[in-house]
Amino acid sequence: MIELRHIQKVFHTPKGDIHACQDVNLTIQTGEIFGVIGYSGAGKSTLVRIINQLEKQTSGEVMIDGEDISLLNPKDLRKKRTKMGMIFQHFNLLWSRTVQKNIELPLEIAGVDKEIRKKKTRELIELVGLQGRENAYPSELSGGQKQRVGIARALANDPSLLLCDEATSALDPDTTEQILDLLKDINHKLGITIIMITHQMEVVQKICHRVAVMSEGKVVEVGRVKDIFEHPQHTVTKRFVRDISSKIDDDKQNENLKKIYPNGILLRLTFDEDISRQPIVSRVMKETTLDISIVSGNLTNTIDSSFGVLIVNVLGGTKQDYENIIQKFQDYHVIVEVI
Ligand SMILES: Nc1ncnc2c1ncn2[C@@H]1O[C@H](COP(=O)(O)OP(=O)(O)OP(=O)(O)O)[C@@H](O)[C@H]1O
Repeated sequence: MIELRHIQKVFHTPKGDIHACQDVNLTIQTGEIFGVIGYSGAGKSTLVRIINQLEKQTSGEVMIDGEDISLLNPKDLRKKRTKMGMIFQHFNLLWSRTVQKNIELPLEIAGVDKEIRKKKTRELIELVGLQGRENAYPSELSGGQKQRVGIARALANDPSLLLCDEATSALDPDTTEQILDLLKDINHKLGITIIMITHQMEVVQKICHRVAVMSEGKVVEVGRVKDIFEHPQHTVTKRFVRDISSKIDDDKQNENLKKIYPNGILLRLTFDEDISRQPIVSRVMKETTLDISIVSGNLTNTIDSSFGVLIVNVLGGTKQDYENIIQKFQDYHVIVEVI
């Protein structure tokens, strides 16, 4: 069990003090997948670095299984840290080492015997699904594969805790889903406690058991993911929940539209403030022989700007014609998404 008690972290900077963590109290149970969500600058990374003591708190206690690890001497702390794996947004792999050698690195540092290292690396490669890629270099891998190497390397010393700092933020939605499935699997198979630092509510929704919401260095809300989704209390939490709900609505809406308009292509056109008042659609219509029909539209006004989204169905063309239409809209600086 991890207990953070009254954690304060103040960075003294020439521009003044920054209170990155303010009286943070959290209890994370063994075997739990625990999310920490917050917008940029909320203090999430600082908190995770305090958990593994890469950053020392200004005050407060970091209790792991009943022991305040901030009181450990450097040697014992290093030993403790080998039981805390960490994965990062940008993977932090060594580019001159192959997949196998990257995964082996923590074992080499720990002085593990060569044969045992090889055996362990083989098991980890299998666990993360990278069989056949052992001798590839990171530059030859996709983002998802790189993160799999990062995960395998983090698991090399059989940690009881895995810290994930924005582990899926650099990945596309499908790859994110695969990596989250892998983490869920690892949590289930190995019983490892996982802490997910993220600004993506989808991540929390998909794999976390409980979540803490951080804002301006404080934990403003903590609870079971289901409860947080159903009854968000704090303004920041409400924003996160609202953002993801509208995204789910969008996905549902897209599926419905594809059923209603099975022919041609459906485009979501996003206009920003500067172009939303220009007759772009009629200009594009004049430049093409294809049929363009407006399916739905919405112009949203904010306090000092406006932006618009228009969904159109384009019919009667070849793949190349559709690509040309997309290009025409893009030439007018419209953001085009094929639904
Ligand atoms: N080493 C440092 N020196 C000075 N200020 C720092 C340092 N590290 C973090 N901060 C400040 O502490 C606050 C919290 O930063 P932190 O990186 O923990 O937030 P975050 O929620 O992880 O956001 P992000 O996702 O953008 O990194 C920010 O105002 C940041 O500028």
